[in-house]
Amino acid sequence: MSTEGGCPPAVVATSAAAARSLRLPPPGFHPPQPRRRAAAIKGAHCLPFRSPFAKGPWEGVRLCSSRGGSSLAPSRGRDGRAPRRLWARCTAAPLCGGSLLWWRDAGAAALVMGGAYSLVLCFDVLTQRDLIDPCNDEGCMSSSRCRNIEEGKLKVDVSDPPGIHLIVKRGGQKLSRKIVHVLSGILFMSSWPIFSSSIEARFFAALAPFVNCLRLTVYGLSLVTDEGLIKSVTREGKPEELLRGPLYYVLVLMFCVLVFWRDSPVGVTALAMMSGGDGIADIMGRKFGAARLPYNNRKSWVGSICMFTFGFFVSMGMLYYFASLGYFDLDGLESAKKVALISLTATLVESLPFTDVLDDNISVPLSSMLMGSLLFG
Ligand SMILES: Nc1ccn([C@@H]2O[C@H](COP(=O)(O)OP(=O)(O)OP(=O)(O)O)[C@@H](O)[C@H]2O)c(=O)n1
Ligand SMILES: C/C(=C\CO)CCC[C@H](C)CCC[C@H](C)CCCC(C)C
Repeated sequence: MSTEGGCPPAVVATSAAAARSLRLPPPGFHPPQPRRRAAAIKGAHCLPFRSPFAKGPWEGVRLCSSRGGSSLAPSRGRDGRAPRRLWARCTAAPLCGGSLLWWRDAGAAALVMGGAYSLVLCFDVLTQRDLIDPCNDEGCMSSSRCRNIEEGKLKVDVSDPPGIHLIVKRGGQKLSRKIVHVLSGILFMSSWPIFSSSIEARFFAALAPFVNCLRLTVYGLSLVTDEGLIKSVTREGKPEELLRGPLYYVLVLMFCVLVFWRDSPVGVTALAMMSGGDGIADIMGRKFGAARLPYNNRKSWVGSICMFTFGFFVSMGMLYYFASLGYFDLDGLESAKKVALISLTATLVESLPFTDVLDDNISVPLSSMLMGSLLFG
């Protein structure tokens, strides 16, 4: 934990003799401090510090000037003054603010990891309770019908979407997978403000994608099995699928959080394109994408239009969210033009027939990051 620039270390008089030699008041002696003096001490030790990484909404309410200093405003008594014990502890111990931040970041990381686990679990339960239907590229069928066919109680007939028997056989759950794809990125970004403004915060935030990365690797290599995870995030119910799209996805989350964090629009737009844009393009394209693109039979006009539109609006929404919390400045129309260009680039890249060579979860964020770095600098 960093304590640079923190409050000066407390000199503790351990005995009356030591106190005398240091010309300090004896232990236990607390001379009354006039308000102006208290304010001067406060000014000397605890000027609000502006770290190059700290752009949070809590800027300027910090007690101590360390990067790892407390970001909590002191709770005030009825007379409007900060309680002396808390204040004394903070000015006396350079580590106290840092450890407060550490606990806050550790709590936030635990909350996000819990959220990630619950999200996947929730979609597993929804699929099992027939609330999300299994789909393939040609359509969807009700989960209960799917299960009856799977259990041999019913047979696939002509009214079922073509090729649905493959889905039934392999337990494909494309819709739940795509909803998890859309929500993970958006909810993950939305959680960033709960982390502190210390420089270590991004590493705590990266814990959730890191843990999920390990989880996907362990289950993808079939070292352990977790049917819920496999059903919620794979296309055909095969464990090795976890090592492709989902693994790339969490690696991109980790990369963006560590490299760009919430201080830069570049990472935010790249994640919005990957989660919002690409995810919704897929859902809508499968449902309404009869008219295919002339140069790629696997992608449709509807899918690409949705990719552009949702990529744009999700990015703008996330940018406004972070700008309104004070992480960066946003100049309305200029930013909208830049985001439109990024969306267009990501949409074009996503529509190219390269999916088999380079997964969309890599090509879309990568092209958005390149374009974003050029435009946002
Ligand atoms: N611009 C787009 C993107 C996707 N789709 C629809 O979404 C499906 C999945 O697209 P894609 O992500 O490229 O396929 P895969 O990578 O094979 O699927 P997944 O993302 O589920 O791994 C396509 O078959 C298509 O029906 C579309 O119509 N238009
Ligand atoms: C199905 C996916 C990609 C395929 O294109 C996405 C897989 C998602 C992961 C298994 C779960 C990722 C969770 C995030 C790291 C954190 C989400 C936090 C939030 C608060 C819910």
